[in-house]
Amino acid sequence: MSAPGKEGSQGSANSIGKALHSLDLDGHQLPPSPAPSSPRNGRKYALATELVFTETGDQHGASSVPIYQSATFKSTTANATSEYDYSRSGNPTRTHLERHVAKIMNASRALVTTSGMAAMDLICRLLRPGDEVITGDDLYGGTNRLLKHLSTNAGIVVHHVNTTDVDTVKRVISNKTAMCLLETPTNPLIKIVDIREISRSVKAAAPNALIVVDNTMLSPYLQNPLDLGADIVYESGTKYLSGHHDVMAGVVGVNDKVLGEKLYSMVNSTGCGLSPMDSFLLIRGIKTLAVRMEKQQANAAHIASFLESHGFRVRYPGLRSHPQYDLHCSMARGAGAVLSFETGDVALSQRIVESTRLWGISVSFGCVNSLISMPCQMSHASIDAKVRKERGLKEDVIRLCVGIEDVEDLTEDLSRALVQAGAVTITTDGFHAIGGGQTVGNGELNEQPETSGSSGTED
Ligand SMILES: Cc1ncc(COP(=O)(O)O)c(C=O)c1O
Ligand SMILES: N[C@@H](CCSC[C@H](N)C(=O)O)C(=O)O
Repeated sequence: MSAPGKEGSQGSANSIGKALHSLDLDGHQLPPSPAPSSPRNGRKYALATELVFTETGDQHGASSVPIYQSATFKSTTANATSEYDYSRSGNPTRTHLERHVAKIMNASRALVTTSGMAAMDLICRLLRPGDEVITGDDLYGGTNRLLKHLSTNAGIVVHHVNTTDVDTVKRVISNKTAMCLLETPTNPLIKIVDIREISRSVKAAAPNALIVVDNTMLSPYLQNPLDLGADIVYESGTKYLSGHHDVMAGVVGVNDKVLGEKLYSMVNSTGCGLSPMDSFLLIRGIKTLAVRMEKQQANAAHIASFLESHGFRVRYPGLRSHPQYDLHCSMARGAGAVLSFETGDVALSQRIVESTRLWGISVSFGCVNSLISMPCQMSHASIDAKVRKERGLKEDVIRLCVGIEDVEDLTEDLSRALVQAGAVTITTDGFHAIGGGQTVGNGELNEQPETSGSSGTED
């Protein structure tokens, strides 16, 4: 996996060919933004630079984007022609964030909303009764809940299928397919979905269908779904983009002008645009995305290897044992910082979770602090237990969301919790997982849920 934005860095200027390639001869088609994407020589900045570089254009030269804490804006004329009139329709702090986010998502337009779910709701408002949605069988619980609501109340048919298998997806495409909603890696089973191949297949059979990707698990620092064939990318800004669990936000990015207008119209109609204060917090969070993600990812890789080497069944796309390691590397620039593992026993998993000290028992991820959770009892509790079982989401799964702490401290805290919970047998050589961790090989990581291949349940 290469470092993000490497193409435009000084290392690539060794040959004339490479240098020419890195010149944005077209004068970059990126949106007008307070944060120019190219230095004066036309070479593109690397993503780590883009994240932190913003020009406020402020009349007083404020280094930080001002918070326009105003609901209304005065006009000098009676025919409302100014850019801003009312903050539901638009606000300068939000606009600055939207232009900045568009740039880092490789989108021509971005919209920012009050939460990740508000972003998904916005996107789903493009659907009409009778439309069909194809989506995964391992999805964030809230995503599942909103889709369930749409299928129960809005006449939308939702097919939950194993999206790691393109042929399975192909089998449910019809002329009613209006949307294909993908997560990769999936939350919490860390399955990888081939965005390129699914986009191609769906577009070939249903040209008007929209490919929508929830990029929350990686952030734009590690993956850009719009470059892989998606029409819409969205994510929970509550996670990596903000990074400190002090703000709720959602972001949506598109490259199609008409689609952008339709989505904006819904932001204005429903009032789900992000507030000025929260926009400011998200701008601030985004500045440190690269350093946070690099550190969190390095820590996660260490923890994943640690658990695997002690006999646990670990799901993390940075491990060579992940069945879709190569596919993940072909789409993303890193494995992120969320992993899950199993113990084979729910009570044992509970004891592990409750024995940690540094790892906070909490939903969510992407925060600078490390978190531990049991998805079936927390983030995915809203999915019916029977449906979870059908989809292969085991009750004992533990999810780790790795933060920026010292990795030795994190490892020591986890080791102590494993020992205290009775999850390992201790020998003179060290310790090894007992129960499910010991008996299940990694070859089974990609095992299919009970409903795999069918059009699945609609819960
Ligand atoms: C993958 C994924 N998508 C979307 C969301 C929704 O984001 P938010 O909580 O900001 O509404 C979450 C978590 O909440 C998530 O884990
Ligand atoms: N009570 C909340 C739980 C939010 S889970 C947040 C996050 N996406 C995660 O995966 O941990 C709800 O019901 O939505």
